[in-house]
Amino acid sequence: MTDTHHDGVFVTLDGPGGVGKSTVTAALAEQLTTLDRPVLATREPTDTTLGNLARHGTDTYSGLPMAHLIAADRHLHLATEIRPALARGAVVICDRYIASSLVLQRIDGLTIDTVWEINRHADRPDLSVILTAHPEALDGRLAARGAHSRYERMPGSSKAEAEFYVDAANHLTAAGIRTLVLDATHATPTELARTIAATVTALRTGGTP
Ligand SMILES: Nc1ncnc2c1ncn2[C@@H]1O[C@H](COP(=O)(O)OP(=O)(O)OP(=O)(O)O)[C@@H](O)[C@H]1O
Ligand SMILES: Cc1cn([C@H]2C[C@H](O)[C@@H](COP(=O)(O)O)O2)c(=O)[nH]c1=O
Repeated sequence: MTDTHHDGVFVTLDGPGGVGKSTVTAALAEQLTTLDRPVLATREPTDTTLGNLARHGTDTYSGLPMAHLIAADRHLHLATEIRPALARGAVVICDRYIASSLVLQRIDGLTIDTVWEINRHADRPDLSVILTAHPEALDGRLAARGAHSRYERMPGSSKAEAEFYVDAANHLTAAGIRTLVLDATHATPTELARTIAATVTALRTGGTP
């Protein structure tokens, strides 16, 4: 992945389907409004024609075509939203980023190395947060809310995703990306957001998170 220099903080949130990424993203954005800088909460796939093709196309696309579709949307996202916001000094919170690709495209049969290579020109986040939870808790949340995609409808998806996220977190750490793994089985979204906000604040002030 590509190193960038900017005045903002680029935070990404990933984790298995239904773990609470969108809920925690919203809670984190709310908590960070006390900072003296803009906050952009955004998500992948993006809400664009290209992003919607990926988001709503999981029954049509898989494997390499899906991996490249997601990466194309990621580059569009970086160019049009993320980099301009970081250049303005914003905290950018992105609901799903590279870790989701390392897990979901791997479920489609690609290797971590192939997915990493496809994303080599994407920007490195300053902090990659991986939310995790017991598979039974994930199944319960998905059943209550409803599945969003082919990945979430797959039998055993919660356990498979949770296991692959362990590998993804290790891969990101080995690549030198600051990675924070948080257990969302019992913690509330507000508590999780508070932990992430403290890490973001420490990053900004140059402290040790
Ligand atoms: N920490 C939590 N504890 C209990 N329930 C939660 C928690 N976080 C989120 N939920 C609930 O779990 C469900 C899934 O949450 P959410 O949609 O935020 O997950 P997600 O990870 O963004 O899902 P997806 O991967 O499908 O995009 C929602 O009904 C939400 O209210
Ligand atoms: C970022 C990213 C996304 N996807 C796919 C997986 C899902 O079908 C959608 C995301 O929808 P959700 O409501 O957030 O679950 O996009 C993917 O396959 N790989 C990725 O890297």
